[in-house]
Amino acid sequence: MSSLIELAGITKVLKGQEQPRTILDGVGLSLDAGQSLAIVGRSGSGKSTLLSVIGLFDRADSGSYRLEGQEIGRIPERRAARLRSSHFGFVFQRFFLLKHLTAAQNVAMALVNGQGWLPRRQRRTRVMSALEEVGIAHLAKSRPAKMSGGEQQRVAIARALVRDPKILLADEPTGALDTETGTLVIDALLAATSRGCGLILVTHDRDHAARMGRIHDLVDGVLNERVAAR
Ligand SMILES: Nc1ncnc2c1ncn2[C@@H]1O[C@H](COP(=O)(O)OP(=O)(O)OP(=O)(O)O)[C@@H](O)[C@H]1O
Repeated sequence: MSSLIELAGITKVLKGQEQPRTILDGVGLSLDAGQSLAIVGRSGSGKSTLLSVIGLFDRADSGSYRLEGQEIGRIPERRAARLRSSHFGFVFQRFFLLKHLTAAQNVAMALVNGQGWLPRRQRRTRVMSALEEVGIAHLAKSRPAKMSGGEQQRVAIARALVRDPKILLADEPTGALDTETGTLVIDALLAATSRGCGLILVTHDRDHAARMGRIHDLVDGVLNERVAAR
């Protein structure tokens, strides 16, 4: 059976500068359902760029990108947009919650945008089960201003999970949080892998990286799996 995600020879060159700069230089990566991996590397090494390529926000200049066995590296933007909403959930350092909406309404927005209007009852069930999955169902009616940073990030994770993505891409999701709160956020992300979701975490936090199944280092555009990560 093919991997969920398989990248080979991915190259990305930044142009528009005096000297073109190779950010990703023949990157290879594979991820199966239910697996987790951390991408680490110094600031500016290209981790977010790689995540953007994987999440189809950006395209590689060369190389192969297969999703469930199908080459998608050069698909048109309309198909990429459909795949983004059907296959991927995104979590960022900033939570991007709408402050005038409750937690439940923020999560429901992902269903409205991605799949049209689901019947109200179905929408409610899915929103509540996503909030439960990240341990904050009791905050369904709260607004972001009344929540801690960790709670807001868990709302953002519930918003990513509510469409039942196959892959979660998390870019420094604990960057704005203290260690203890960050741990709860990583717990919530890892919980999704137990029901088959693949997880890619970009992080500067060694402890959080060590909780992933594998760690990959991005150095000078080259991605290497760290041996004996645990
Ligand atoms: N649109 C862009 N235009 C010009 N340079 C860019 C652009 N996007 C990224 N870069 C440069 O590409 C390099 C890689 O950036 P990227 O954000 O992927 O690194 P990163 O490893 O995620 O960094 P950090 O850990 O600080 O978030 C950086 O030097 C950055 O300045």
